[in-house]
Amino acid sequence: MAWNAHEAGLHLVPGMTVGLLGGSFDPPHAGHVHITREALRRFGLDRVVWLVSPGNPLKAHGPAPLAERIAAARRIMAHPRVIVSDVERLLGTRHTARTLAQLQARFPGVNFVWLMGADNLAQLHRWEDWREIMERVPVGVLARPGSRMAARGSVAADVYRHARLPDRAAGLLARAVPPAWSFVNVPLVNLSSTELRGAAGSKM
Ligand SMILES: Nc1ncnc2c1ncn2[C@@H]1O[C@H](COP(=O)(O)OP(=O)(O)OP(=O)(O)O)[C@@H](O)[C@H]1O
Ligand SMILES: O=C(O)c1ccc[n+]([C@@H]2O[C@H](COP(=O)([O-])O)[C@@H](O)[C@H]2O)c1
Repeated sequence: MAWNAHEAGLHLVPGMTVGLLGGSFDPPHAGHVHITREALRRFGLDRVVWLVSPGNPLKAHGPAPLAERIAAARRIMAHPRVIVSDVERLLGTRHTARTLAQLQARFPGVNFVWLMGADNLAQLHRWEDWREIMERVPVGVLARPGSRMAARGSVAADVYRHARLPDRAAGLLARAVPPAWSFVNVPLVNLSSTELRGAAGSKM
């Protein structure tokens, strides 16, 4: 499908290190902002792109309309090195492996890193072509309250234990040859979209 990188807000040039934080952002919250700032610093990234998903393929209930989530994301995450993008809508992709394949083909020479909270590492082996994701790009995992043990004991952590960089080498992740991943122990922020949706619902 033809698509326009400019329309997607993706002003990326070869040599850049670019973190991709995929999410439903339903709604976006301070936890997302926090891990984005930590990822920029700890993984030495030039940019982070928030990939606001048209809909998580594993979640039964569709999220709020994409335009609403994008607008809310732009309000909460105003930072010169962060791009909020609906590129998955333009690409027609929901599966991360497919999104990565298309972005890598469109932006040769850009060093992409997939970013996620520890809860997502625990689930990663359920994603479509999850090993392809690990083989395509380095993966940066950020601590999340209550998910440390599940992430440590996950299938992905076990299968790729040989590819884990120590915490102190996290700054090298973006230029590492995949498979490579790093778990960083950032300060914890106990917020989730589920909780915020519940709080909003109970006020009505
Ligand atoms: N408080 C947090 N600490 C660390 N990582 C987080 C936090 N909140 C979200 N993330 C990570 O951000 C990414 C996008 O998260 P998502 O949009 O699903 O928000 P969420 O709060 O996990 O939503 P939900 O409660 O609906 O599952 C995921 O990789 C998730 O692990
Ligand atoms: O590719 C998959 O099979 C897959 C399965 C579950 C989640 N994901 C991606 O993981 C990211 C986090 O999703 P979420 O809903 O937990 O915010 C988002 O980019 C999803 O598209 C991807």
